[in-house]
Amino acid sequence: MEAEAAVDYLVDERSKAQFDIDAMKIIWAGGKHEFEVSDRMARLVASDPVFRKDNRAILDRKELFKNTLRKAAHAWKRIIELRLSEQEASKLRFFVDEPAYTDLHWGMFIPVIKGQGTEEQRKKWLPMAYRMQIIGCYAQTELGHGSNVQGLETTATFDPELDEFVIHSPTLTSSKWWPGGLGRASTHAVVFARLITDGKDHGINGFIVQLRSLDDHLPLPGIIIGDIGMKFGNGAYNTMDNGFLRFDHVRIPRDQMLMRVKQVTREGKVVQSDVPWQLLYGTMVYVRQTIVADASCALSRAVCIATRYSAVRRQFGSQNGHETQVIDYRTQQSRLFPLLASAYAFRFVGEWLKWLYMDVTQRLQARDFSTLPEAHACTAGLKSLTTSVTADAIEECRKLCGGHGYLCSSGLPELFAVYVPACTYEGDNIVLLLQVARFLMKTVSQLGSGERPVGTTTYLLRLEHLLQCPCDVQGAEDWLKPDVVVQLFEARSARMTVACAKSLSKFSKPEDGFMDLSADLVSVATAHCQLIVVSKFVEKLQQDIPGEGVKQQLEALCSIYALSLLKKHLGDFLSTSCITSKQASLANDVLRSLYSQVRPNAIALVDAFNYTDHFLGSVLGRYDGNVYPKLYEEALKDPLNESVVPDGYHEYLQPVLKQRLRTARL
Ligand SMILES: CCCCCCCC(=O)SCCNC(=O)CCNC(=O)[C@H](O)C(C)(C)COP(=O)(O)OP(=O)(O)OC[C@H]1O[C@@H](n2cnc3c(N)ncnc32)[C@H](O)[C@@H]1OP(=O)(O)O
Ligand SMILES: Cc1cc2nc3c(=O)[nH]c(=O)nc-3n(C[C@H](O)[C@H](O)[C@H](O)COP(=O)(O)OP(=O)(O)OC[C@H]3O[C@@H](n4cnc5c(N)ncnc54)[C@H](O)[C@@H]3O)c2cc1C
Repeated sequence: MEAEAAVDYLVDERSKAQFDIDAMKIIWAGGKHEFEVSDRMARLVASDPVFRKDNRAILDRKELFKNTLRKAAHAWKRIIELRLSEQEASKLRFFVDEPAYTDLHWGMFIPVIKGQGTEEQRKKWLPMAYRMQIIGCYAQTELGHGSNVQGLETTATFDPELDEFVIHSPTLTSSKWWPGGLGRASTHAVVFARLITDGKDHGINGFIVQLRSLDDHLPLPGIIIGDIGMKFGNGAYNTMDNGFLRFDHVRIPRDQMLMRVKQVTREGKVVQSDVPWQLLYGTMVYVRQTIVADASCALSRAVCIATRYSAVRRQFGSQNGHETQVIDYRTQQSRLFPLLASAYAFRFVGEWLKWLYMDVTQRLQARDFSTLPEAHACTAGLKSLTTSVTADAIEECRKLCGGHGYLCSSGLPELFAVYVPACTYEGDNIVLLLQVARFLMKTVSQLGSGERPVGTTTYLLRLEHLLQCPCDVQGAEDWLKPDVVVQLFEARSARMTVACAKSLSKFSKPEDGFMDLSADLVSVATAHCQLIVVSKFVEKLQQDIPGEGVKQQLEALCSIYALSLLKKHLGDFLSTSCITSKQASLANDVLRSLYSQVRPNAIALVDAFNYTDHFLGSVLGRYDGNVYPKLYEEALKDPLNESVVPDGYHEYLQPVLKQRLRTARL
């Protein structure tokens, strides 16, 4: 984005670009306005010393957390002073780039009240939350149950005499465990608990519970609360106060039960409203959609670092009197460019998913609940697919950077440590893929019954055709035809779905079949989700794409995305007879030529992400490519280098060395 040093070691690379990079930046950002906001907020954060983040790995937990509180408070101050819009504020927090209690406050606490509260409850709680007069978190997971939400044990028992609920943790395993922001910062939580009235269990519901005093932040009576301890990696996610929470008969007024889905009357009668009960899971649909958008950010960040460094780094061989840039090795390209293509693919599928979420929200408001199951399947499946790929990709980028990738100053270890829990939180990725498989099995079983598949499953209407259609590839160039590729992914997914449905039908109890075939069901769900990503990329390219050469670059990336998936999952495509081995070999030839096409554009394609050096936080990914002197500078900043002779020398090194001397003399 901006050159910090006078020399730009990547200037030659940039001059090779065959497309309009400014136009690509706008495509990546999702529009001119989005680009302008994002660019302005990134610069604002980068230029503010309070948002410094290069010392996170060496701070102890208490300092780290206090520093996070300081940054969050400073961010809030800037938001107020500059009168930032919601969009600007959220971008500012994004570029601060530090997991904090505010993520849960804005990302889950507010959305759950919006989605599951009544109009009255929204009017009462949201203004306080928007002004941050209260700080909230989302307390669902317990020590004993996370995935199995229906298995939660915390109870909310209605007391008709006092018109209150009594929130209680009856067992050790019912302790809330994991909620972000709970450990130290939150004053309130939406707590998911079993609704009990008149001795009867009515299942799970959300309740707004105050946890700490608004005067001195002390826990309220009956609340036992704290942080669950250090997590993976130094710095990293340890800026977040994931917490534990137990209730000892804590009383809340009846109107603090979120009552959009179920209501409890003054007499203690439970009334189910006419919205589907699954809306209780609605906040998770919302958050999963945002996680897909975040995946493209984390992936593009890692890819940006690995691509720039691969152009700077030279090993072996000779290129105009220099050693070869490692980016010119085919092996490096075949590992890196599919990840670059995935970053763009996830960006576009994320955009589409945001649209789908908005569409389902509008329909729900109009009391049309028909697309909710599809929205659940798409958000669950794409959350799973994109986070798993991104987590693996960050580690691959570390390896692509060789030894230096393992240094904290590469930015990759911390990015990995912060990112990997995305495969678990907001739904374990395997559990979520099983939800997609369940949806697909249901869709196929209903095909003859007049229920028409909708949205992303519409292709199943052409089942007869897809089960026997040959792949239309005669020559290598056919692999560049989007309709050929999309039909191939549809055929693979349809054939795997039908095969699994047939195997399931052999079980007398469907639950037994689901247990026994669960690994196959996960593969089916993955195939379906990959089809969605490929087809949304293709659809994006059918839109008007302004800017010289931009469309051609995106077409090349789209083909790389699809064909590298084909290569990776060749077993699926061959075993379902979707392609022949000759066609597979042609696809491989095409991939090689696509890598050559992308090579001169690689640096410009990562520049289009428009990341500041502050946001990247990586010596290897610096915009100017001035890697080696900066690696030294970073090394010299390490506390171990503060003195020439290390602390501990006199106590522990010298005696050992002297003893060795005596032994040698003996
Ligand atoms: C700000 C960003 C930071 C993020 C920090 C992370 C925060 C968190 O982690 S918060 C905690 C997140 N927790 C989870 O995601 C838990 C994952 N588990 C679940 O979602 C569920 O319990 C689940 C789906 C696995 C099982 O649900 P359960 O009701 O037991 O069973 P199941 O029978 O499969 O589902 C019942 C019905 O609900 C539907 N359903 C399930 N989930 C949803 C949903 N989210 N939306 C709509 N429908 C849904 C199913 O499709 C099924 O429908 P049908 O009966 O018509 O087929
Ligand atoms: C960093 C982080 C932040 C979090 N923040 C929050 C928060 O703010 N609020 C909150 O409420 N929660 C939060 N969580 C909790 C998180 O949502 C849960 O950890 C997550 O939903 C997974 O549930 P679990 O831990 O019970 O995993 P488990 O379900 O115990 O998973 C363990 C293993 O069992 C497998 N498994 C489980 N069920 C099945 C099945 N049916 N079929 C096949 N395999 C299965 C899984 O694939 C996994 O391999 C957070 C977690 C983390 C790591």
